Amino acid sequence: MRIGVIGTGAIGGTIAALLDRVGHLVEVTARGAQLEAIRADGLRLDGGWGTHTARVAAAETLRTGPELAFLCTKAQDAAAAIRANADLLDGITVVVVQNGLAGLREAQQLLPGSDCVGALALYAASFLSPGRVSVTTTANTYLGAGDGPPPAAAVEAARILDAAMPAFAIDNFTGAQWTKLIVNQINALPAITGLSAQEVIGDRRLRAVLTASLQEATRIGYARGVRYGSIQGLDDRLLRVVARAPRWAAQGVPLLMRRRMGSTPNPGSTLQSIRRGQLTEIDYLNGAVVDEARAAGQDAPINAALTALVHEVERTGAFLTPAEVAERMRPLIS
Ligand SMILES: NC(=O)C1=CN([C@@H]2O[C@H](COP(=O)(O)OP(=O)(O)OC[C@H]3O[C@@H](n4cnc5c(N)ncnc54)[C@H](OP(=O)(O)O)[C@@H]3O)[C@@H](O)[C@H]2O)C=CC1
Ligand SMILES: CC(C)(CO)C(=O)C(=O)O
Repeated sequence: MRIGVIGTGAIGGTIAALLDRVGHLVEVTARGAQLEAIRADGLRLDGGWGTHTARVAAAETLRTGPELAFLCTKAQDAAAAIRANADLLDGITVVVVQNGLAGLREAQQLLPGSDCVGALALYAASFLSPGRVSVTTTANTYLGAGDGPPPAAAVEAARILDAAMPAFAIDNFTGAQWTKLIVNQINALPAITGLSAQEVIGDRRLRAVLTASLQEATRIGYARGVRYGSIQGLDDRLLRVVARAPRWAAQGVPLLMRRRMGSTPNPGSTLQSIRRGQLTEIDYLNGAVVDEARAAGQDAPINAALTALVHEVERTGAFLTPAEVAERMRPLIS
């Protein structure tokens, strides 16, 4: 099958390489040094799903009409990437692989003639250097749309992807997006401190901040009437308990997340942007919680403070120590 992958970073690179490995005709979009490296040496994948070098066609935009496409940019770049490829995306299934709440909705608005479905990647991948991507944790991908059963396009896209990596179509995709937003509470603190997700969770002070922000985000979801989807060992019933639990009990969630991540250091996708000197996706992660809180007539001060700290590091390039983070967050963490 002819498959296009737009945005060949950590996630797009993993998807493109694995779809190539199972025999699809994969075409990717990339830019600058990444484009040069893929053209010269192929797309090189290693880590949890093995090693593979994919010799794929690469250009700044798609050149041939794919039958299926994956959009794998960060949230803030998605609209520009869709517009640049809109002609060739019209009429086909476009799988939007993105964290946050906005990606699928935005793609549906920009591509009214396409079947847009969402995908939640629960595995973790790192962009190592131009042309090189590594899978640090293996896990499922979940596809769907809306709060009912998955549309036929999601079922078919999951079937195709599942031959390359574990993928499933799910009910209540909107609820699962919210559960993933709770999991992505882990992204901010690595971006603020430069530490891996595992190191953040291992630090008692940072784990307290993470637990408090995660509980705040969970409560905002309930204030918005969310029915959380069941992924990563988290579901609506458990999160209802977590939202109101004392912090010492709720910290079981970050500890569970660390166990699932395994021991290969995971910087998270937000710290990876910082390390490359790029703007982060934080307005679509903790920032989305702040927006949802506002829509519910509430505040989310912990998520707002973490969003501001990530923007501070984007501006200054200087990471904070765990002690500095604890001090800055102390007024909000009772
Ligand atoms: N990495 C991970 O472990 C996980 C990531 N995710 C989510 O997956 C999504 C992708 O993340 P990730 O792969 O880490 O991000 P990366 O930053 O590694 O990759 C994004 C890619 O998109 C490219 N891009 C940016 N703007 C455009 C554009 N206008 N047109 C075409 N390509 C563009 C970037 O190129 P350039 O560098 O040239 O700007 C980059 O190669 C995010 O929503 C993230 O939250 C979800 C689960 C795990
Ligand atoms: C869950 C996590 C942290 C896995 O890497 C992720 O989704 C991300 O990096 O954006």
